[in-house]
Amino acid sequence: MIELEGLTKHYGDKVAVDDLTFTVRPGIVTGFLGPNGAGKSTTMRMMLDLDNPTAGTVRIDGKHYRQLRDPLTYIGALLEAKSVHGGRSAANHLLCLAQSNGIPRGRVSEVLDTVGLSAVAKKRAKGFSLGMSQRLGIAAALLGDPRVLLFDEPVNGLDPEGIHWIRNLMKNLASQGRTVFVSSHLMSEMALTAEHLIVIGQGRLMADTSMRDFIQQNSRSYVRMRSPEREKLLDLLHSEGIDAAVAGNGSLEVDGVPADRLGELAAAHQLVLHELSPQQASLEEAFMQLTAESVEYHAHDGEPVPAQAGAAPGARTPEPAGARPGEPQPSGWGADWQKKRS
Ligand SMILES: Nc1ncnc2c1ncn2[C@@H]1O[C@H](COP(=O)(O)OP(=O)(O)OP(=O)(O)O)[C@@H](O)[C@H]1O
Repeated sequence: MIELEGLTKHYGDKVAVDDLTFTVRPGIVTGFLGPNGAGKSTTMRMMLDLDNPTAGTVRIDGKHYRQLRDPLTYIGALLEAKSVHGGRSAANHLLCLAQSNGIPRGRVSEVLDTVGLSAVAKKRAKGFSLGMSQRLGIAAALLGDPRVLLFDEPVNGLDPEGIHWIRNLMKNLASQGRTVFVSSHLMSEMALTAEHLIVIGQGRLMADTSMRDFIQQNSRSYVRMRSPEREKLLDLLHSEGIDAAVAGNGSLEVDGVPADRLGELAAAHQLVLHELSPQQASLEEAFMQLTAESVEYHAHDGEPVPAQAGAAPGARTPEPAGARPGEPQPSGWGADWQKKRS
């Protein structure tokens, strides 16, 4: 497992990671979520001893990273897919990693096969597409057959078949009893892959909970009812002490009453229903609800603002409303975004 205790990282005045304490357990996929700049990559880098914590500790299966002999056999990671030495072939890149970690060379062809890169094993990595580089990074993570795996945005650049493949791979690795910790901004994908979630905002822990509880606790679930006899249905619900809200599209939304009971009630009064459907918010909605206050960078909805007619290329865009005089403002489309001052 991975255990964090009071993990903190400052970059000058910036607190990137703020007193994080949590445990990532084996046997399930744990998702790591947070808005841009929340501190996910910094946390993962500290797990791998690529960055020194300002305070706090990380333990991998009870040990500090520096105490691990042949670390790739304990923890494998995909952080930046393009961080490979471009002049080396895929096989050579993996062979160098294997040799420096006491891993038998036969393992190289095994992992290349697992990630589907056997045919390009001798090709230089600098010619690889982003998707191929992701696969090579995943091969490196698997090389030492580690008990703990970290994946930072693993589906970046993968096509639908590749996304499906990595989802199953992560689930299989977890079902073998390994610890799998994965960050992604693709909420729909995370909802299909992770059973447990760690959510951070501005470096602080916001949730450490099961996927199911996270969605339930941070979103509203209700039953949607549509009927050609809406007024009669509304009267019936009110007579039963059930509150129903009329939505913009004319349907009724009922909180806190199971769909079965609503259906039976309508049937007992011979009211026709065209829809009776429980609505559960998505992970994306729950995530946005929880983290709304901790999002650092907001874009405005709507169309991009075109350059002002007659403005010279590179001319400053007008300062956005609320800007402080004299402060540098973002350029280009930057007039349409601003850093939230919370
Ligand atoms: N080397 C660094 N020097 C200074 N500040 C840094 C450094 N690395 C990260 N930061 C800052 O720390 C904060 C956390 O960054 P980090 O990359 O960990 O966030 P993240 O959650 O991974 O973001 P994203 O989802 O956008 O990848 C950000 O404000 C970032 O600007």
